[in-house]
Amino acid sequence: MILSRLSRLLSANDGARLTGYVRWSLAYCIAQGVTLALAAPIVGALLEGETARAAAWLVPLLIGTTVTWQLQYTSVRGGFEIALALLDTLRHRIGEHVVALPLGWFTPANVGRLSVTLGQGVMDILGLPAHQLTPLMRAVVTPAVLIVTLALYDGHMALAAAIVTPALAATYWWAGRLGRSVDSSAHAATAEAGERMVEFAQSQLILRAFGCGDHGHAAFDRALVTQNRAKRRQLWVVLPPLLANSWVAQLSFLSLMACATALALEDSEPHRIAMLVAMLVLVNRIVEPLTEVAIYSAGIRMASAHIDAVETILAARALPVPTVPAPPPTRCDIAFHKVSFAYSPDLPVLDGLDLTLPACTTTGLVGASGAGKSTILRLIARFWDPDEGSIQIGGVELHRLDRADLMSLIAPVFQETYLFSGTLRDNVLLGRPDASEAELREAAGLSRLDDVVVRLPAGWDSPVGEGGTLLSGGERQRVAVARALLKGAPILLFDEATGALDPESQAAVADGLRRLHGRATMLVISHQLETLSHVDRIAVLDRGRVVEEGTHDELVALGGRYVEFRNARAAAEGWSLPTRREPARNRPG
Ligand SMILES: Nc1ncnc2c1ncn2[C@@H]1O[C@H](COP(=O)(O)OP(=O)(O)OP(=O)(O)O)[C@@H](O)[C@H]1O
Repeated sequence: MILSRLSRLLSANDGARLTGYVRWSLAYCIAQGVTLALAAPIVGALLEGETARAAAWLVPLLIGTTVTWQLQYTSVRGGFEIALALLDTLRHRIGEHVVALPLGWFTPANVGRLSVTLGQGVMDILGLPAHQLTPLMRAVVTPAVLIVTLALYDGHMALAAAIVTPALAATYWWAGRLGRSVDSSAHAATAEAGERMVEFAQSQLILRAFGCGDHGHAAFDRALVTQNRAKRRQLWVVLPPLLANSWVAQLSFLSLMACATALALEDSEPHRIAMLVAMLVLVNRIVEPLTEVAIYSAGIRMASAHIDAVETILAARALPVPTVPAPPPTRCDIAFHKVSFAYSPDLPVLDGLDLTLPACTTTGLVGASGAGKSTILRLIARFWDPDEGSIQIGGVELHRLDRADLMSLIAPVFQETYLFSGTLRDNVLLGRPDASEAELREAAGLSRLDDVVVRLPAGWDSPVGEGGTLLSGGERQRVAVARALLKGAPILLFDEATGALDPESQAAVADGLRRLHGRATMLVISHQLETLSHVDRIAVLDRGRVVEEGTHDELVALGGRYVEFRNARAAAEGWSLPTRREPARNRPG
């Protein structure tokens, strides 16, 4: 049930507080029912002209009201405390779980769902104890207590009141069933619309450059239309059970009035009539809360759908963490032993790969596009675990290392450079916040970021913009390289880290990296083979395996895949676009 699901989201301590809150709420609802029931003898006594008796009943009414207030305060306070605990726990639990998930989990659909869950979802869930559960309990328990009280006065009246209970339960069940069927599609449509909106915003440059302005937003449009439809359906579908709930409540009023009239016709003695009128006062307090059941149940159903989403996120399998992590390795050689890996079972990327990167050497990795070079780099950073085989740093399996220890060993530069909104200095210092000014300048010199710093009016304090949009692609790459170098990690991983630089800057950065030779284990992925001519070893990747290994000269002498690859690159680089007068050179076909 909803309470046990809420309890599972909380810590053991807060789970016990939830049980306490529910008990206090129940006590409050019962106390309210009993206190309201005290109105009947007072009204009865007044109608019979027995004011002294009526006044005597005021004392228990006063006590009941005070107790109800106190219990209401305790229960509302308990509900808010649980809501605050949920606010704390949910975002932390989701956040901590998500950072441990493999990178493959971060599909646009999952990211969209995560954003809805962390925003609206968490607020709806904590709204349960803060605003929804107590009123729902009150709408059910208080009338139940009043029906029991009615039974003490008159069995017929109690029966007439209780008769609507199955109908009410049926409308509650009906509303839940209908609602659940539309809620999941509304949630999916909202996540999809969010995803398409981000895609639309990020792809503006491409859409406009290719003149897709008008129909480029078709996917976004469709997602919005689907979301609107789903939301409209969500509103319409719950309407009939809401109306049915209200009708059932009205019906109960009618049946109670009819029952009271029939009883009065049977026996019109003044004392009896006074009692019936007094009971009708209670009847009103039974019917009113019943009409609210469907309203609160809709809120609870929506929160329950968000709990589904939280449970799905928390059920995603995180990368296993060692219970007792191995001590960080003292050497930094990297060894892949018979490693196989696939993003999806039908598309293997690495197939029994063996590769060793000796400590403090530089290895170049080449291979056709899609051969799996970046995948090797990501496996070293443990974005995923291999399906088979082992990857070790200094003889220690990656999965036995504490995540923070592993991250302190490596400094990666990925193909997609992301900069955080802030200044150049902030972005480079991310590599090592406590770096000195001299170390910052050294990293800038090696990555040729110093050229950029000199050129920009505010120098190191120049803003880079959201995602680094105020810098050119080449400038962003220099920041990323400087950031990695500043970290001073013993393993440096470069994935096309200078691909956006002009040849002169590329050569300068390659020269800078050469100066680090012997100080770190480096893996350099590059399609510009000339940047690899001075590395210690080159590994050629083909069909998920290393097919050739050696120095540049050894591989050239071998005349195998490396040479084929180099010739293909050279041929591609020799292409030229045809001018009006001159036909294309070296064009395929
Ligand atoms: N996150 C992912 N999910 C599914 N498949 C992926 C993912 N990343 C890469 N792939 C696929 O895995 C294969 C290897 O990709 P990888 O990026 O490692 O190649 P690469 O050799 O680095 O290519 P390039 O030189 O073009 O950067 C490709 O077929 C690619 O489509």
